[in-house]
Amino acid sequence: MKPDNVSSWEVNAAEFAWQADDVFGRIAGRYDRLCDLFSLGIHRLWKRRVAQAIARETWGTLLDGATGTGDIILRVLPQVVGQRRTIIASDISAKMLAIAAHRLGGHRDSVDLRQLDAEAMPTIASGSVDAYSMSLALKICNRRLAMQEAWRVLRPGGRLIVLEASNIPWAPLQRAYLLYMSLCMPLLGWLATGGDASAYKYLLHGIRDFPTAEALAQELRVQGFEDVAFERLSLGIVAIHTARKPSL
Ligand SMILES: C[S@@+](CC[C@H](N)C(=O)[O-])C[C@H]1O[C@@H](n2cnc3c(N)ncnc32)[C@H](O)[C@@H]1O
Repeated sequence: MKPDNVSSWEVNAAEFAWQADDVFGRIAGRYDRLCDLFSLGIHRLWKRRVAQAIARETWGTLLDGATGTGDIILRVLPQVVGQRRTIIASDISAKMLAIAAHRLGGHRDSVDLRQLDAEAMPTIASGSVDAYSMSLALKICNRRLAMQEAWRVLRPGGRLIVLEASNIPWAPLQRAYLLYMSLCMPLLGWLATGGDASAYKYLLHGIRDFPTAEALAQELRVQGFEDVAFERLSLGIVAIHTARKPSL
């Protein structure tokens, strides 16, 4: 239920913020398998596309917010072998970060892993980041606060890259997709999380309510970002939004 005193883009946080770490901590060990299950493995292609978008930028410092088990940074690292770059990967969940650290293996020292809430990252200096990526997490953060924080840490001219659930522009297909999600995914999620109802609800939360690709682009423009664009992937099930903080 949406509380009366919050705007639509604060609803997610109002409902779920209190349990964020708990939920992802509980399913951290199964998160990668869940991603494969929920997306039939296609999330790997989406994330490769995010890494390609990052590669198109000229950056010295990259921050991957809500990095989870590190899927984005693991795809970025091969691009920067032997180069002097700073990669910061943050997440609110210590358990997700621990898995990211494990997956990094021999590259562990190449990434600065930090436990941070994407809605307020006091240890990241304002204007210190050239590129900020966030993959499949904006719908479970307070969108307004997370994007404000992305704006703060980005340098003027810095690039925002966001992968998130979106909408299939052809309404009948979108309705069929949502029906599939509401019927099959809770069962799959319940089985995959060992019957942890809050975890699968959390994972599915926001897919239905997240703004359309056009609406999210408009929100970013209203916030002050320029050069806002989006690319729909998998018919529009997800989209990658890119935007630039204006140069001074
Ligand atoms: C669906 S996972 C996405 C992980 C990864 N980016 C990916 O694409 O696979 C969402 C992640 O967001 C993190 N998270 C949730 N709320 C957060 C917040 N307020 N600040 C930072 N991370 C948060 C969770 O701990 C989890 O690791």
